[in-house]
Amino acid sequence: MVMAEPRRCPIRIGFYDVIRTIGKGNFAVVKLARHRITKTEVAIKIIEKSHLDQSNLKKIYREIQILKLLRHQHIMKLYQVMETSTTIYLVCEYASHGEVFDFITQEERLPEPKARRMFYQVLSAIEYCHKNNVVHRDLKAENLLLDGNDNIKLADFGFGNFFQSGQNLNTWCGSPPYAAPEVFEGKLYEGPQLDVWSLGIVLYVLVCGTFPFDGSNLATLKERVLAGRFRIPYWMSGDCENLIRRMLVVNPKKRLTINQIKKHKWMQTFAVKAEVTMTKSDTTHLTGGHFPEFNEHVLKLMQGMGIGRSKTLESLRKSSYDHLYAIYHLLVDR
Ligand SMILES: CC1(C)C(=O)N([C@H]2C=Cc3c(O)cccc32)c2nc(Nc3ccccc3)ncc21
Repeated sequence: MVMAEPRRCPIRIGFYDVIRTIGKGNFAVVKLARHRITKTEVAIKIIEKSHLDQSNLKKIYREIQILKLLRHQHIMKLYQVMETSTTIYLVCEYASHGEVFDFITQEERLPEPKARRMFYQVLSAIEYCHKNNVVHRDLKAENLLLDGNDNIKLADFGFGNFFQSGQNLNTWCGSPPYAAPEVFEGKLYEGPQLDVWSLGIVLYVLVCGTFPFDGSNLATLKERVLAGRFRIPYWMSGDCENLIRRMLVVNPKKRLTINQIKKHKWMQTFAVKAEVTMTKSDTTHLTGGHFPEFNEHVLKLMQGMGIGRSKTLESLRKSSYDHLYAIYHLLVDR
């Protein structure tokens, strides 16, 4: 039997050379890949449509719609969408330091200043979502990723949805240790308070390394969540305890709002403000007082590669998420 030739040409998806698999979900595989022209690393979520029923397919298209709407330094960026009759490819930024969850299990728990920096980044991402009428509904340490500078990248809007204040949602979402009492009770809820409860769980997990509510089975967990009682370790600061207690309130109407959390004493330190980073693409380059719509330097670079300026501008203006759109934004963010 002739030995198979070692694969000479790497597996390619569009202009991307696949490097390795970094994650497997129930209907998606995520691959680390590198753009052949810009050499930038990306994470490509590959979804086989044939494995999905109608409702899950709808969730994927809703996730894409949400990712196209949101542009924030602590929310996972979408660069390109490719679709064939069988498969959808979502080209996203690659968070090279992985899950916060793994980070915490390695460190056991975070000192409060470190937890504050991360929590503030998650908070600014969620505040931005709510301002765009989007609720995440699946906030958990596993969905908080870290880039190469340990900055938060909020991922996985699979349970995300649009909300109108006053209009209620009631789908069961998220994972049990992070789920709010009103979700366990199957009550109608308004989106934002649901994310605030999960933020309270996330803050507790960052500082303690364990869950406030746990249980060997769902019934015990539900009982404890509805009772709203949890232990505070002796070494937690009074301010941190106070903030957590005012987020993990059983009655959603009595829970702190995002704005009140931002103003809470525990959140007020100078270091926190300095920490919220602005990525390059967010700071427009001042040129003679007017703010150019697009980055002139990158447009020139692309022209140098033989990519027509008018074609690029058309793709950017239409937010087409095609190859030209991806090359521009990959170069801007590099
Ligand atoms: C496209 C996107 C957003 C995505 O879907 N995933 C998957 C894949 C693994 C995984 C997870 O373990 C937790 C959440 C999301 C995911 C991504 N993972 C990363 N980095 C990473 C790096 C080392 C370990 C885990 C994640 N960057 C971007 C993404």
